[in-house]
Amino acid sequence: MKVALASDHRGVRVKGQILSQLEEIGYEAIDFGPFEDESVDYPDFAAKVAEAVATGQVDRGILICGTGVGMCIAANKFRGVRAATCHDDVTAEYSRRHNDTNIMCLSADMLGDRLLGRIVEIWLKTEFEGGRHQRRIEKISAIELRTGCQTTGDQTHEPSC
Ligand SMILES: O=C(CO)[C@H](O)[C@H](O)[C@H](O)COP(=O)(O)O
Repeated sequence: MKVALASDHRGVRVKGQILSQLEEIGYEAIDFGPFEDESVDYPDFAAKVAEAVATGQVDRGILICGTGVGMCIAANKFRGVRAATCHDDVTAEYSRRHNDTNIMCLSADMLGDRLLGRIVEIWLKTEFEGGRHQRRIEKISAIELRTGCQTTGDQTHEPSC
């Protein structure tokens, strides 16, 4: 599995920790930055990972900011992205089983390192259940078509829907 990672300034350390975890498991990880903890704007980095997922460059993405909320809002503007902020085992597991999430957003400020590691592992290993959940995913895709959501967009100023 190929996984893209990015953060804002609050998540740089945690991003490094998750990058090592992914490499230990044997996944291919692509780090979209930032590489220093100087203040940046989370939508710029959410867009890089969301676009990589939306266009099929990677299978999944992980985004880290202070709360995991801003990243999630921005990533979900891209067609085909199903991003969720996960704070615990249950949200990580069910976002995969029921929502087939392809991006997980995490809080660097509120979660401890061990919990973060466990959430990442659960989210990567849990399969989508399909069935009735597939029908609901298709309804989300239909909404994206109606609202004009795109898979690509200007990464600095104009997200695509
Ligand atoms: O996007 C967020 C909130 O949903 C993140 O927590 C950001 O990391 C945060 O807003 C950044 O704030 P800062 O005061 O500029 O560090």
